[in-house]
Amino acid sequence: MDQQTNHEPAIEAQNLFKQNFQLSAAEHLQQQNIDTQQHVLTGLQQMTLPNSQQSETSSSSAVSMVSTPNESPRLGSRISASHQRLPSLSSLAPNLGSYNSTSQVPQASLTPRQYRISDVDINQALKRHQSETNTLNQFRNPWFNQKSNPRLAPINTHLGCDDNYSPLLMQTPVKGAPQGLPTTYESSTFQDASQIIPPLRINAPLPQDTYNQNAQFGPGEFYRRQSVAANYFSNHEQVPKSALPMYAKGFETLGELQRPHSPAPRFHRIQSLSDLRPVTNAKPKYRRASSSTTFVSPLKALTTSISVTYSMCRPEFDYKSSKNPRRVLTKPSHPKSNNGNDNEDNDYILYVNDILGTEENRKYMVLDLLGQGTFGQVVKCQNLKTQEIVAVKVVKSTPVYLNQSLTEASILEHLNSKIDPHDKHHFLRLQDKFMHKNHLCLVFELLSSNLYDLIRQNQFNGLTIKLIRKFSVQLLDALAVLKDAKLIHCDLKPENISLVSLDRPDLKVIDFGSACHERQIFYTYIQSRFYRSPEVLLGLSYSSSVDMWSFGCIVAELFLGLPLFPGSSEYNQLYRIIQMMGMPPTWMIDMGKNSMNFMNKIELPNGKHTYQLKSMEQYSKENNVKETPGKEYFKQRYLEDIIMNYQLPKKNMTQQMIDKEMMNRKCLSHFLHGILNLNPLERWTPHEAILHPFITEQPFDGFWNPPSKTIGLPSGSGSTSSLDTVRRQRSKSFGNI
Ligand SMILES: Nc1ncnc2c1ncn2[C@@H]1O[C@H](COP(=O)(O)OP(=O)(O)OP(=O)(O)O)[C@@H](O)[C@H]1O
Repeated sequence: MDQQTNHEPAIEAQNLFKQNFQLSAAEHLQQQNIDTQQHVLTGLQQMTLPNSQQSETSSSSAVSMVSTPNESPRLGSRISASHQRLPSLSSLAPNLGSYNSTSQVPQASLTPRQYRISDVDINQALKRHQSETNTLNQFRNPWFNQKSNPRLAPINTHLGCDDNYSPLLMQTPVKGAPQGLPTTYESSTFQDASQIIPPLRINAPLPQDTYNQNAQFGPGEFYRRQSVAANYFSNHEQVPKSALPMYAKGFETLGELQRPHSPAPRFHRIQSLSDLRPVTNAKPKYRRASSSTTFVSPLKALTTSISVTYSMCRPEFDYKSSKNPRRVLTKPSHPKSNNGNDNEDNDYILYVNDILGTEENRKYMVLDLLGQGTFGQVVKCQNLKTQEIVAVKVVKSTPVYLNQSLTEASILEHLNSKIDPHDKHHFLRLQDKFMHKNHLCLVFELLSSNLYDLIRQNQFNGLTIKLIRKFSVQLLDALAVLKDAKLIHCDLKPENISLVSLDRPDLKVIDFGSACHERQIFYTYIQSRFYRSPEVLLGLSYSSSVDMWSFGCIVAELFLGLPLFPGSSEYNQLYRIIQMMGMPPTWMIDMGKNSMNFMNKIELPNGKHTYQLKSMEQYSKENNVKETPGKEYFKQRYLEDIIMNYQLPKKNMTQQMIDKEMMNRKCLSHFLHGILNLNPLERWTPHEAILHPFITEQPFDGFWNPPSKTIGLPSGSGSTSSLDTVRRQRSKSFGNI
């Protein structure tokens, strides 16, 4: 017998399980002493297995889907049957935590029914098996589809995008697109692509390579199984008796477990009024009371109520969450300073369930880490008095970060109370601030994913133009309010723009840690590199127009899924900008403090002068660095060409749809050229940009100028529609490098 010779507990467990379901009815009736508890355990184990292991039991999956109205459709009859003998569960208690290895049982004498496999046996065997076959790492949730995913579905369905195609999943992956490209401040190491496990796309083929090729059900089967389960789950209370599954003659009286092969449920004609009445069990069958005498389902008894179940089985079992090991959230977690509270980076070492704050109304229990930045860590917390869930930024303990974060707090307080008291202009709300063990803690409203997370979830494919428009309107509104208040954010990037929740496309601007007033500019080195404006790179004084530059880069990134100017150094950043957008005006280079680091001055015969970007070799030699051109992510050189040639959002688009898409792209390109103007004095302001046809959705014929500006270009250039020509002229000198 296979099972007798096979010493692998996992396989043996599966065979045992399979065999028991394949026994004849008569045999089943004789086998009353089958330990059904093993089936519960095996069933639960199977549910957590990758498909490769599940396929072994697929023949019995029909059984599992047929359940009595009061049972979970997923666990189905295996669980129901087990509870006919629930008293035997108490015998499980002494075994909990013990390990009965196969070596402890004389192998020769084993038969599938004599061999008792403890839960630990199975777990360990599975772990071993998984690590051997290395399938666990590749495992992707087969139940995932975009519509049912609570994190993504709302964006798809409610973010107000075209119903025909999902905004998040609109593009097929860019060939050779980098996975996990960093967009953070001065980060030079790219993320490990293998760490990104993108969500499955609804219409994408299932990754067959991660599933057992011998499985008896194909990809469609997953969805069929899922929808059956889902429908059943929502309707099961009202299923008329006659609609319950029919069994082959002779098997009607058998228990659920003992039915050899349960056929799929069939529909039945309503024969009497009683068929229409809801069927409810006053005292549900197969359920057991918890210690509080309420009924719990078997599923709950073995999952959320597992500690109650254990204590019922074994009264001396006493679970206390305080005995749980504390999960550390901060890395590195080795204490270095501040009486052992801080690590080497001056970050407070945070643990789950830590309490931040000491005052009665200001106690926050740490739940999870939301993000980590230059200034400190942002953690999800619960206010112990109000139970409200909030985000708390725990700032590093050094005075530099403390002072800068106090500025962040005062700017946010000003914005929240004076500028935007009714919370209409998309700024993060600051609720409270306090000190905890030398760390400033800023309590914010809790937001959801940031835009970088969103792009990453979309496998670095662009979002739809409709969604980009919705985001742009809100950002321009926030930037217009900031400009009127003479405030500069100074660090606008996808990471610093967060969705309020995943069910609607509402945004908030966060992280005012670098923000300043236009009249109090302290720093010349601002903005994250990819989003850094030409005036800051060249070392000119700046104004709120630097935020508009970052905004332009963000909009382009939302469309392309990749940063427009992913510079690997300051030089490379300028190189990329000039290569795509042309040379900055001479006056900017004349005035920039850093200009001569990057440019060569060329005297012209007419007494005037011009500039040329230094070659990589010259710059490397002069600065003792090794500059490289960096990876090119787009085939085309110019922005307009990149946008117009970017992959279409969806396959099989009609010519009419393609024409519309191309018109929208022309409009987007025109919009971006006005915002990504190298000259900050000509760059469109938020008030101007918000009137552009890309935002207003008015018909766009290729020509548009902001009403407040006669023209957003050097005199004589005509209209903004000729931006491309001007840009090409400007970049002539760049071509020589
Ligand atoms: N209110 C919030 N709700 C949810 N998540 C948040 C909130 N505030 C911040 N985060 C998350 O924490 C991350 C870091 O926050 P923040 O940018 O404020 O920190 P920082 O130290 O100033 O970072 P940076 O390095 O960009 O300056 C954000 O990218 C965001 O994902």
